Amino acid sequence: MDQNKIPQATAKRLPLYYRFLNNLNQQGKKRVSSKELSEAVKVDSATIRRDFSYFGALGKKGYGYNVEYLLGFFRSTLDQHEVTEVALIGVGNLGTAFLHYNFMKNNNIRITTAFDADTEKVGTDIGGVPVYDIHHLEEKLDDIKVAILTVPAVEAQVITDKLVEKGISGILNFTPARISVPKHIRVHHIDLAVELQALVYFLKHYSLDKPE
Ligand SMILES: NC(=O)c1ccc[n+]([C@@H]2O[C@H](COP(=O)([O-])OP(=O)(O)OC[C@H]3O[C@@H](n4cnc5c(N)ncnc54)[C@H](O)[C@@H]3O)[C@@H](O)[C@H]2O)c1
Repeated sequence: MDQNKIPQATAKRLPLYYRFLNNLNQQGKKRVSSKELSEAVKVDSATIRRDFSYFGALGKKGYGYNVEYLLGFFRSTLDQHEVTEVALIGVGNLGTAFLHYNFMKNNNIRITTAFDADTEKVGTDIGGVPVYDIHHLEEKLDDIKVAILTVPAVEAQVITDKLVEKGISGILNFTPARISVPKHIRVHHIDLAVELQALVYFLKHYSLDKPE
């Protein structure tokens, strides 16, 4: 199907569905109801039914969805057949934790190259990933199209400009800096302070019902 027709909000939930269905498949489960899915991924079942209708998976009442069919669809939609290589810029507290985290366990995304400005870190290998000098970004980035930014905020824009020049397509920005990029480049911004603030606000103002 034409992936451009899937709404962005639906597309964002696909990795969530994928991870859960992959676990079910590994347990040998053949079918899953939208209620089960809803409880596991914390998305309401009406939204799940609407999401799934975009890719032609129409669950029958009382029968559920075919796990294998959905997984096959997600694999091709999320490019799970091929490994996506990612570069990480800034091997500090946060960057080091990401290098040690094995993204491949759940999906085919792998950090293959890291960069830092600190000569103590350059030339080392962290979690199996080589750390290169940021001054060698141009040569070492190769064809990598996705970068994670974990440098100090003041460095974020300069590095972003270099990544853009080198042809990056997407940046996952963990710095608090609001970086500017040309329109064709996608930036996803993860601000833990904002997320935490939102959680505390929701806890205060939108309390969830306790089970009986
Ligand atoms: N640590 C956290 O829990 C956390 C949480 C949320 C957001 N952040 C943000 O993530 C970013 C990184 O945080 P951290 O705690 O890992 O910081 P850190 O100081 O431990 O690490 C920053 C790393 O970037 C490197 N660096 C500095 N200038 C560089 C350059 N020009 N090119 C390449 N590398 C360069 C440093 O040598 C260092 O290794 C910050 O912007 C921070 O605000 C951190």
